[in-house]
Amino acid sequence: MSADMDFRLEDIDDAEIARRLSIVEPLTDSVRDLVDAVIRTEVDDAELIAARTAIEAIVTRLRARQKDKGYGVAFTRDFTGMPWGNAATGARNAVAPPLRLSKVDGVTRGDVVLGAAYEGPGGHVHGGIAALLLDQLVGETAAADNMPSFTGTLTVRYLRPTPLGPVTLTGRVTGTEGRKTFVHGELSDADGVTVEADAVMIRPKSFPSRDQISAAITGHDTPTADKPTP
Ligand SMILES: CCCCCCCCCCCCCCCC(=O)SCCNC(=O)CCNC(=O)[C@H](O)C(C)(C)COP(=O)(O)OP(=O)(O)OC[C@H]1O[C@@H](n2cnc3c(N)ncnc32)[C@H](O)[C@@H]1OP(=O)(O)O
Repeated sequence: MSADMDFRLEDIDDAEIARRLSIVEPLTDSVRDLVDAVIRTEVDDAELIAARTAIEAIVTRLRARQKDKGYGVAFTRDFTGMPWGNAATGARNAVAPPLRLSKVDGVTRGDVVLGAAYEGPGGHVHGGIAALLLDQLVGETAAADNMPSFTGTLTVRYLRPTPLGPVTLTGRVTGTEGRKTFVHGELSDADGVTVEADAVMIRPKSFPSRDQISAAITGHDTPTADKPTP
């Protein structure tokens, strides 16, 4: 990796994380609802123009204070990550469906409903969205001890069109070789697998260690992705 990773400390506890999520998740849900409503509404032009004016006023209010770039990944002192801008899972990102994954007995699994915002072929899931969700799946499947691997190669096979609606993702590690982890992932509807993926996930040789990230976010060092991992 050549670019610096955007790590920062949020010196808060689990109760404060829960409090913040209780504010931002409903906001993000409302924005998702807005996106869906804009796609599917059949109101007349005057209503569409009035809606735009109202939305622009909200955007102006939110832009009163903004971060310079993306949300980045914040950590607590005990290394709880808050990747709230993540495109697939982010609690603050209305683009994210959002996908919520958990690992049980070596299998990563998540259920998500893909609505009108994720359409490609009429009534069906966009291939890029399937790849996005599978990329996140293989990333979380390969991640160990909260330290990520990066996707080196993601090979996606579209077996049949995925209808919009509920889908399930499952992933498992199929092997490891040095810094490489091989992962197989599947996206399924009620009738079975629609898209499958195989990934080569790589723990970069230059990624900072967990100790280096901890030191960086607590102000004892400068975070950089260019430091060799011990
Ligand atoms: C701290 C924060 C915690 C956060 C919370 C944790 C929760 C965790 C959830 C995260 C979930 C994220 C899920 C999204 C996952 C993405 O989307 S990641 C973003 C997309 N991917 C990228 O941007 C990667 C860009 N590429 C790179 O950074 C670098 O090229 C790579 C892939 C890290 C490799 O760099 P490198 O370490 O310098 O690799 P290098 O030493 O040349 O090669 C090592 C080995 O890998 C092989 N290799 C190299 N490149 C490739 C490749 N592209 N394909 C296949 N094999 C390759 C080499 O042949 C070599 O193999 P061996 O000779 O050892 O057999």
